[in-house]
Amino acid sequence: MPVPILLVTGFLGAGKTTVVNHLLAHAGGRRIAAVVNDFGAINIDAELIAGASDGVVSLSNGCICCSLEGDLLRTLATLLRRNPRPDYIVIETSGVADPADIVRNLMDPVILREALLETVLCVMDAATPLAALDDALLRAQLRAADIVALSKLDLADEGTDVRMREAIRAQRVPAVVVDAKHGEIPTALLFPAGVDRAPAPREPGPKRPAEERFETLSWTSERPISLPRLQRAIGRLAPKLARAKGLFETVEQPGRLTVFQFAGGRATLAPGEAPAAGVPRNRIVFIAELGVLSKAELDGIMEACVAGGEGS
Ligand SMILES: Nc1nc2c(ncn2[C@@H]2O[C@H](COP(=O)(O)OP(=O)(O)OP(=O)(O)O)[C@@H](O)[C@H]2O)c(=O)[nH]1
Repeated sequence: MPVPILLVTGFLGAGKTTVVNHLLAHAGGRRIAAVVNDFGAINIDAELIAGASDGVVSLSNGCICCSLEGDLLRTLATLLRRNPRPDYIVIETSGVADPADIVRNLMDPVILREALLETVLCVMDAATPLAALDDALLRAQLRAADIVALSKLDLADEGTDVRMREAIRAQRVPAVVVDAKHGEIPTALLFPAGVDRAPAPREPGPKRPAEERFETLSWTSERPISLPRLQRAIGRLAPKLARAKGLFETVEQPGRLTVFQFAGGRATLAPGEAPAAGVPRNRIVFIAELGVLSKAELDGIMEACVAGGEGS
């Protein structure tokens, strides 16, 4: 029997990793292998997958849909050679990926014999401005989906759910739309095939030029960050950012990492693990539309956040 693949797509910061984490936490004894892909040199997502171990394989340095076709296929082949073989494979794409390109990659004859795309899930921030649904990338992600999961409904105004469902329907998206507060989607919905049924192969769709709209800037440092200064820095950077995430140590809480997230215009901090050896203590990835934020400007603003930095 081919191993069913779940492809998780959705715009930058929509809540894809949160869905994958929920799925892995509720695996119920199934062996689920996760392949996560970040758009950037530092693969933060692999670290944000709770209890990431040998079950999570990360692809960094680009977006699966364009530059890493070979890498994705090699990674899948390695996963499929594992003994015991995974029961399911989840591929989390980067937020700038067009899923049609990945669907086409998965039609590789060698992979097809052993693994088949079962479900394409598009995670969508419920508070996404309705006008953004006209964006070509977002539309491609929605159109490829079998299931659209509305995230962050807990943060949305009353009526958002209904408005968003109507807007998605107006785009003639054939998918089922479900709520996914904090990544909660029933596993049975994502992997509906019984053991006696192989998922059907699907149409790969037309080839599109790779998206070249966003760029990733990384910032690393060894000195702890001051929280009030970080707040000021994020205030200055926010208008230019599509997404940011990272791990760092603060002056206020030495010896522990803090997980930083900036998505949908909202910044959050959460406690993380102890710092790992061999990697910089502070690692933040910033994603912006091409040409909007320079590395020099970013470095200037971020260096002012570390103890002993400018403005201390
Ligand atoms: N309140 C709330 N926050 C959520 C929900 N889903 C995700 N988030 C938060 O949104 C932020 C981004 O979530 P991720 O799961 O990392 O998003 P992502 O789509 O994987 O991000 P990229 O891979 O960078 O594109 C994090 O701070 C999450 O905790 C939700 O349902 N409710």
